[in-house]
Amino acid sequence: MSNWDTFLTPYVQAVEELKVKLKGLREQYQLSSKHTPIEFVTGRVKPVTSILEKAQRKNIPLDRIAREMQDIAGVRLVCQFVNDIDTIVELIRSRSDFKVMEERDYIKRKKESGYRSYHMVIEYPVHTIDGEKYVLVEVQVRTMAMNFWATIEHSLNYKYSGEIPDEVKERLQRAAEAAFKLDEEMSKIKGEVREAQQIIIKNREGSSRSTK
Ligand SMILES: Nc1nc2c(ncn2[C@@H]2O[C@H](COP(=O)(O)OP(=O)(O)OP(=O)(O)O)[C@@H](O)[C@H]2O)c(=O)[nH]1
Ligand SMILES: Nc1ncnc2c1ncn2[C@@H]1O[C@H](COP(=O)(O)OP(=O)(O)OP(=O)(O)O)[C@@H](O)[C@H]1O
Repeated sequence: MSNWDTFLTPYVQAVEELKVKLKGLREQYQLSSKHTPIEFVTGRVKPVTSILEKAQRKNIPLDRIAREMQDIAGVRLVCQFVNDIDTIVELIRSRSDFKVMEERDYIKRKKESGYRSYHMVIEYPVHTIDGEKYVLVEVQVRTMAMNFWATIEHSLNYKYSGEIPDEVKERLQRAAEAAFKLDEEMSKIKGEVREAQQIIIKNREGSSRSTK
């Protein structure tokens, strides 16, 4: 096992445990036939190349990355409507199995790129064979529209090694505005959308009963 594997093991465990817990919340909502504020959950441990690149870019000595690089472990919660984000943030704040250390609201104050999401940094206890170990995990909460934009922008950043041409940057900023408007419009008809989803769920339950 390399030193990196050993270092990253608790981060892998934290991401796996959190994914199970957060997906569990989604299932509870679905069973209660309430609107679920969580559409899907993803998680990842930052690739070593990306850790090294970020440590260099932010001037973080490698022996300090555990405290100073907050996104080595990351989970992402994606929802349908902007106000689902508030519900998720409250759910996270109310948990007793980890501690919220920081919150960054890039929805109220979007980033210069056009990026919008709600970020929370939590301290998560992992039980290892050497005892309890606390790791930082970055929790990103965003709508599907915000996620679509961020995914595309992330690919373009990769393609252009962080130097996106001005013309493409401007288009991305306009696309971010369009995504913001889409979220606003969807919020206005969310009552309608939720009713439609309830009808679909009821019909599905009805037809699965009749085929049993
Ligand atoms: N696609 C995209 N993602 C972003 C952008 N800004 C932040 N993020 C995401 O949010 C994470 C952390 O962002 P921040 O809260 O700004 O933290 P940071 O470590 O100070 O900033 P970075 O240097 O962007 O990692 C990043 O690792 C990305 O996953 C952006 O402009 N575009
Ligand atoms: N908190 C998170 N939860 C789930 N996936 C994430 C999270 N943060 C980043 N990712 C995804 O992980 C993959 C690798 O991301 P990576 O950490 O290399 O880039 P990044 O997020 O842009 O980080 P940075 O610019 O801070 O180095 C990307 O697809 C990214 O969208």
